[in-house]
Amino acid sequence: MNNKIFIFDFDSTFIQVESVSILAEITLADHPNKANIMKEIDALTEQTMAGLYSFSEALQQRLHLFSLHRTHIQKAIEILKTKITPSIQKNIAFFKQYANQIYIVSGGFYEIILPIVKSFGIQADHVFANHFYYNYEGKVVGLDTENPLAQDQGKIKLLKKLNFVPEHTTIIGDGYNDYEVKEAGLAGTFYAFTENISREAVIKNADAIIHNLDGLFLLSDIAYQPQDRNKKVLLLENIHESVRLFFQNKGYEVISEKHALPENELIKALSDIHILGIRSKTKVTATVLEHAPQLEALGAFCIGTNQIDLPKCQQQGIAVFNAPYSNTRSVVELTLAEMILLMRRGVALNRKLNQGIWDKSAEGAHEVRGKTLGIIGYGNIGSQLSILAEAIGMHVIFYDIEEKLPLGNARALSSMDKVLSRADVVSMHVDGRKENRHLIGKREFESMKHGAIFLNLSRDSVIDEQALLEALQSGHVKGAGIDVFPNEPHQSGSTFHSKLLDHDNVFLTPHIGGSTMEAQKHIGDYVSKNLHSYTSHGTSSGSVNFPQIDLPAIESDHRIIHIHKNTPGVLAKINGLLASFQNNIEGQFLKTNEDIGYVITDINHQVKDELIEELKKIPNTIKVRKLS
Ligand SMILES: NC(=O)c1ccc[n+]([C@@H]2O[C@H](COP(=O)([O-])OP(=O)(O)OC[C@H]3O[C@@H](n4cnc5c(N)ncnc54)[C@H](O)[C@@H]3O)[C@@H](O)[C@H]2O)c1
Ligand SMILES: O=C(O)[C@H](O)COP(=O)(O)O
Repeated sequence: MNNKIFIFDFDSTFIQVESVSILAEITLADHPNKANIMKEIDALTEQTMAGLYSFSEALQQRLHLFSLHRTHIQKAIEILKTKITPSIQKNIAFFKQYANQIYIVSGGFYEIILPIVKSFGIQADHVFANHFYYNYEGKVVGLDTENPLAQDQGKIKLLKKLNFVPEHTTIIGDGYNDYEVKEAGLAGTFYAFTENISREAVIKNADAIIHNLDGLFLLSDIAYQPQDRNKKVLLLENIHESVRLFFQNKGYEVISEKHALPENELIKALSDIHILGIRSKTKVTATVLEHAPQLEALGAFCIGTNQIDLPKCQQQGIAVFNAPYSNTRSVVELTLAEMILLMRRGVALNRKLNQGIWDKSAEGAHEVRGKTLGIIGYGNIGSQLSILAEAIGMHVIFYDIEEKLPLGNARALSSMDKVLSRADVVSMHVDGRKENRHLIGKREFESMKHGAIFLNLSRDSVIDEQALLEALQSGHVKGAGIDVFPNEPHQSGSTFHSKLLDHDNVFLTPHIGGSTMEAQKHIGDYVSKNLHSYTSHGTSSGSVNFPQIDLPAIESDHRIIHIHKNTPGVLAKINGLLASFQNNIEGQFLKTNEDIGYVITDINHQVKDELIEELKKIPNTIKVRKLS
């Protein structure tokens, strides 16, 4: 590898898109003919990249189709930084490790490319691309046409000047002009890079097709170990498909199951897992955690985390993430639907009609408008329900154990009993803390108004089901909507038993308050991003049990994560060790909570395994990881 040269194309290879299209998108934002101009630009790009049209002509023609200013270029850079090709983004460490042997050669624009590739360790003198000319107002008035890259066969002309040894030179790109370098004898190998686009004329001439950067690592003799390649993710309970794709794109190995696993199976499955994704049915007990030696992070792809032994996770240095708001709206919509349906005796009438009985009557049916909704637990769901219930004409009263700002015209009452005794509809939205078990029992049902409607969409055993059954049978509670049960099956399709089955005016749903396509996609995006940021950069924001540190992706440094019991003196010991290994600290972040300390240290050297081993020996250390 020492004498090898790797030449990367930029547009549609290093980044996922063509920068000229992004520039055009920005400048033409309000142009009435935007769609047609964009089509013209894309067609010119396509013809050129397939080797069917003159590169220099196409470049000039595309730039004439929109009017460019320096400020547009800045905007484009910001956008393009978010569009780096996934396998390239994931392997930033490769670019840093081999920065001296990597060149970017592009028919694109130097001012755009350099700020993007710089954070990959690629220096200015390894970037070759076109340069704009500006007028005094910062408007682009042309290109340096003397630059070979503005000309036809530009890459060939440039490579001749660079004079690399062809047998040691590999060119990686998506366009015909990349292949031409090999055809001209200036590179020994051409790999067609198809992660973003695949062109027939290009792939048929390639030495090999590489679908992502892993292909390059497999085909070349490179002593580089992709960072996430060995990391394994286990996703349970039918987590949204986008999560599997997200992790696969980032290079993790992903196993997914549609259902939850019982303890013994979970223990077996976790032996080599680094990230576990669950929903409400998987019980992550202390025993399970003791059998998960590799586990770094746990994602609850839902709101509640009471199915997880959080203190034990902390003791083991496992960061837990959830999605605190992503399904809130879905739960609120179902709650509203249930209360309206129950106020109209919807369950009973629906059952009758299904039996062929037409029972059209207003008897016992009411509007929700003007009625009083009592919310117990005015958190994210309770408060959003409050807003929407008022919007349909209800009066809202609520009780929360914490001081909460009443939204709209809602009124906070000083006790749960006061809410229960005044509400026409009682809706439970408390969290799943242990103390809330059987929060609503016989006494509480009896203190409700005669004929009240009762709803529970909050976790687990908040209600005593037997007491609810009796309250329904006596008619004291007129109707109930229940979405959550103390013993829920682990798998869809399982049989289900409850005291509440088969009751007129009880609307039962299988814990689907948050189960909408919208919510599951939002949850998937949110939690997987946080899990990946934690495992790859150490960022702990969004974690429910770790001190929160929000950091950018690792740039030029080598990063070490140290998790320890929160006792004095650990940081001093870490730094003493780093000094004894001749490592200079380039950045250090420490946050603690009551139980643990979380330190992230960027150092100026490749992290040695011996250093990691020594760090692990510091008293009170829970976990140490190196990130680069
Ligand atoms: N059915 C579903 O599919 C579904 C979906 C999402 C969330 N949930 C559940 O809904 C519940 C609420 O979720 P959230 O996002 O609003 O949570 P949250 O943490 O934002 O709100 C919970 C609120 O309840 C309050 N609270 C706790 N115990 C209380 C008590 N005994 N009396 C009064 N107030 C109390 C807390 O102070 C907090 O304000 C959770 O149990 C969650 O797991 C269910
Ligand atoms: O906490 C939650 O978000 C709910 O209990 C929903 O859980 P689920 O993801 O298993 O539907």
